[in-house]
Amino acid sequence: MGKTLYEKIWDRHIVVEQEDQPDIIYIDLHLIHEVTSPQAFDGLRLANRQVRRPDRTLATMDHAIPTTDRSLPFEDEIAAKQVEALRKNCQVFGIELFDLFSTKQGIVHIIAPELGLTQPGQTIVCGDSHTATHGAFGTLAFGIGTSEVEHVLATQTLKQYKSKTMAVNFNGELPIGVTAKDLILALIGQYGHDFATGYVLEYRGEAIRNLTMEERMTVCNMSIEIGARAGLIAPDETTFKYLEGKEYAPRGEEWQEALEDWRELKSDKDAQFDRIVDFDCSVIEPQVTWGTNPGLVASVNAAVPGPEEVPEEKRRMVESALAYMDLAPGTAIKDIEINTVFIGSCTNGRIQDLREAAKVVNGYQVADGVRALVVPGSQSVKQQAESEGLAKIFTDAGFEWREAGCSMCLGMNPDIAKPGDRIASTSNRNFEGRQGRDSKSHLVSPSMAAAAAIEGRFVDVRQWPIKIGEGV
Ligand SMILES: CC(C)[C@H](C(=O)O)[C@@H](O)C(=O)O
Ligand code: SF4
Repeated sequence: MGKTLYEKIWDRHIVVEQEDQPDIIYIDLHLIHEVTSPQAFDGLRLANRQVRRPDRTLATMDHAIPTTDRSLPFEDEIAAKQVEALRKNCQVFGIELFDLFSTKQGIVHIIAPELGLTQPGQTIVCGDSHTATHGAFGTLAFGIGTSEVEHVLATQTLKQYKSKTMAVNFNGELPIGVTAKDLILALIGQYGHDFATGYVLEYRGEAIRNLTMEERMTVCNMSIEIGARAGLIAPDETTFKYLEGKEYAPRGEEWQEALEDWRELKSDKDAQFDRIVDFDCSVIEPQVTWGTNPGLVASVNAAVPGPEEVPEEKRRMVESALAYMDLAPGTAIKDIEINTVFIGSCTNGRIQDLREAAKVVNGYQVADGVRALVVPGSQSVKQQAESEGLAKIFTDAGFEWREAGCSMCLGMNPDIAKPGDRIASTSNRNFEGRQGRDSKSHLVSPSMAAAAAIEGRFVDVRQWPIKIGEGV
């Protein structure tokens, strides 16, 4: 019987296979950041162990750091300690760190792909749930807990049970003006935020093949928001073109060998998935979440549902989401006014995201009373956006333009939303208090967030007075 892509990668990495016990798999790349690593290093020290493969471990700072002037001392003591600990640990254990002033610093899931560190067929782990982002390259990538971080640091392996597999076929073409973010939100909306619990997903179909690498990363990034362990997309010419020439990608003869190998990385025709889901992309409209998990989402042209419109078992969840979000059933999404806009995060903080947002913003002004932030996902995205003139488009319109980091994606650094703020956000989580205590998050695509900044409320970006597809 044929194998799925997941099974192929798994089999290549088995170190020890055992009946009724987790397998031990080899980890090709271990990414670390300041929040989930300090205790793991403490554990190593206590056990008097070294890092097994410092050359396959890479560190950056992203979650707790400010995105404004970094030459100042941090106001937040915990953040200052986390950053100091990471610096010290990397020095002591010989791990490369992209520190605050490095040109390679950025959100962990943005920098590894853009440097060419993320490659097809690898296993990648990080003490961070959005590690699934790297699955866009046909890489088995998933988040691990701090004790597992310690295990990987010490052994470069991980104990894991094999997951079930699910193929998600995105059939048909995405309509013009509808983005990868809308595609994944629509899927979560239809099936619910926990429907893929215990599965590794493989996204397939025409709509996926047509996506750029950056868009594929947006899709895979949100796999965890459906409950999946990981999300994969088989590598193809788009993947290879993206990787060719990247700093850490193979070169010359090694590149040719890698290509030959990577072309094998696809599910066999007769591979068996535990579940198959078919999703029609041609009917998706721009999406806006209205609730407190990413599955509580609607088309921008729809209205917020009432508890009686959803199945019995979801009623309580919808009632409590509406109460927290301070929304009445039947409110048109387009009537929801926002006072904050956040464009960034590992979901939508890449250069293509900023280009798309800038296309909408160009020549307009942020609405009165709206605070709008653009936070590039990495220093390299920041530099590229500045050289293309995107930063100027944003600042001319009244956006704040920041240094790279997780920023307002989560309330763990100074870019925290105020109680009562209502945010159009390009990030991936809208849980209660996620972006700041009592703040209300609406997840959208970068172009939808940009249009909301200008209008002060949600609009269908397809009716925006620019022609989608025109250059900036
Ligand atoms: C802080 C970190 C552990 C966390 C995660 O695991 O995802 C964060 O990145 C998030 O997005 O909530
Ligand atoms: S940008 Fe947000 S989702 Fe991504 S790693 Fe940072 S906090 Fe987590």
